Amino acid sequence: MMNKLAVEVSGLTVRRGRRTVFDGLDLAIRAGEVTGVLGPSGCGKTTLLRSIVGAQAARGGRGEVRVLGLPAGSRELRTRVAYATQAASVYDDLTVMQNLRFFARALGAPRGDAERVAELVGLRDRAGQRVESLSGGQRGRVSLAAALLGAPEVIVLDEPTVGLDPVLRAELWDLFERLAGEGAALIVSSHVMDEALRCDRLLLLRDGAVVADTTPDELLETTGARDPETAFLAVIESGNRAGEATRHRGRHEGEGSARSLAEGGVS
Ligand SMILES: Nc1ncnc2c1ncn2[C@@H]1O[C@H](COP(=O)(O)OP(=O)(O)OP(=O)(O)O)[C@@H](O)[C@H]1O
Repeated sequence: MMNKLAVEVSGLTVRRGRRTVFDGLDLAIRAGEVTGVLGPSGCGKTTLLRSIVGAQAARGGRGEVRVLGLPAGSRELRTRVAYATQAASVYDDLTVMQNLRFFARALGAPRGDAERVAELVGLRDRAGQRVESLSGGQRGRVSLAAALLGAPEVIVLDEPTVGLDPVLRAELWDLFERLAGEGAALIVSSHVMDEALRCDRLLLLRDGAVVADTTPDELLETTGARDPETAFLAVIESGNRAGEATRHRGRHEGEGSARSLAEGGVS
């Protein structure tokens, strides 16, 4: 049986500044899976994650985002949806454990939960260290640990593996898989295309549109590419060709070609 839907986005239109980031975006994300949100810099990954957690003001926006059957940002979702942003949102002048205990109390998480999540992200041996003296990668893991407090059902992580070495990255992906196996919806953005292979489902975004809603196997198979980075470029190339006829009504004038995108890194 298909897992139940954790997130349903329909007709979402979001403006940020003078730019229309999404213009009628539709997508669905299931529970019990790791969904990767991938795409080049500026394609709207963070805006999508913010919309899911209810942090994106719908100024001039339309459409609907429902999370666990409720409107995104609903009060009832506060403890059921977790979000770790790109910038570590923890207190520099507190230790790892003081931070985690603080957030655990604020969330009403059970006793011992701070220790549990510190262990999960491999920071038990740093428990007494002040956050200001941690490396960037360790700091990010404190944020991640805080997001895992209280067993949320939807876990939204914006580039959680940035700045981590390959061993730690692999460990975190193991953790994401485990949490999804326990039934959570993991929504993970990344610009590292290799990480696509660790996801159950992939949403490839470009210019605020989903250019592929697929699985890693399907992506490689349909494009005939050997690695996800090449596959992603192939998807964009075919999108460009399909888009030639409709280009005149495109809303992003002067947008980059697939090549300039590649040079900028599929990041
Ligand atoms: N506060 C803002 N005002 C105006 N435009 C914004 C604002 N924040 C984001 N944008 C624009 O919205 C678009 C989507 O941004 P978003 O942060 O969602 O992209 P992203 O895919 O997460 O990028 P990255 O991988 O670089 O973090 C970008 O073109 C960006 O320039």
